[in-house]
Amino acid sequence: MSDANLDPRSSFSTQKRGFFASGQAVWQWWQEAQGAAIAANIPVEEATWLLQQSSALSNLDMRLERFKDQPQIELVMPLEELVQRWQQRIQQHTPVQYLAGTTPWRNFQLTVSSAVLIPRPETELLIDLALRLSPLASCPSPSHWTDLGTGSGAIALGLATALPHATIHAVDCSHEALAIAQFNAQAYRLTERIQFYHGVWFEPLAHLQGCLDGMVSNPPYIPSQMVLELEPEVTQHEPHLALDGGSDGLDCIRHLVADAPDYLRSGGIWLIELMMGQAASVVDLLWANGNYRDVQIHQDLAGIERFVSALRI
Ligand SMILES: C[S@@+](CC[C@H](N)C(=O)[O-])C[C@H]1O[C@@H](n2cnc3c(N)ncnc32)[C@H](O)[C@@H]1O
Repeated sequence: MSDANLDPRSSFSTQKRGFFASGQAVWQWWQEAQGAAIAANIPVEEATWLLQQSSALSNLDMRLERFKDQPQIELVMPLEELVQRWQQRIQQHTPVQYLAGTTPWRNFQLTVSSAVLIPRPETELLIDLALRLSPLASCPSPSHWTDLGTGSGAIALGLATALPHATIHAVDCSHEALAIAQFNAQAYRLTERIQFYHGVWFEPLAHLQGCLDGMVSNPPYIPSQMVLELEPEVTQHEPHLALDGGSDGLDCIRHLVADAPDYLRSGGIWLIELMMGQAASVVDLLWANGNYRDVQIHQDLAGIERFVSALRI
């Protein structure tokens, strides 16, 4: 996970706190943590970010290092625990977002655990694409959207906020992931707007056949062999269920192409994230299905073909 996914917004205010250490002790740990990061080839910003998530220290506090002289710094965990977690970052390659239990995503500060994929910055664009490409999104009447493979609930929360008249139906086959997604929906008071289902892709949504205005998904799309070859932060810590898309990476996407026409209403949008090199194959799958029009490829901010959309005929 790169430091591009880190944002200084702190979850300090929402967490249990009441642990104290001297400014000198905290500063000392921070210096050592940065040194260890450099030696282990880990972005030093991650040590700063973890400290900011665990305290009320601002960017300016960190830059001026003025907290060094404070008699007490309030933390969300004992300093010894922070030390231990940083060791996990260095020695076991545990992503810093799991160590902090939180990650920023769009305008949310989401709770995450090793039961869910850490939502990536590029996935944020799915919400903007849904709004821009859906001919139904601007209708002020009640609508139904689904986030298939909701994980932490990131896309569901994003859609619920962007589409004030919509009910979002969020599905995942992992009970642990759904618990995190529900926790995040509660934190943002969105439980009235998002319904959660345990199950396999469209299977729990039989009551919505022909009714969906949109399907948005970031399914597992990495070829099985490649999952094992990714950086240890991903392959050793993120759930393989969230990553592994079968031998060519397209197993889940084939399901979504085949089943969505039964659930989307005419003009309903089909929109997914995928990895570099998959877009052309997914476009072929959509045209071959015969139930889609306006099939399009979209790039992420790095210019990579990252998303495919279509409309139900
Ligand atoms: C790539 S993650 C995406 C998580 C989240 N939507 C995000 O963008 O950060 C894929 C998610 O799909 C779920 N998943 C995998 N296979 C599934 C299936 N057959 N049915 C439903 N969900 C599935 C995983 O548990 C995981 O949460």
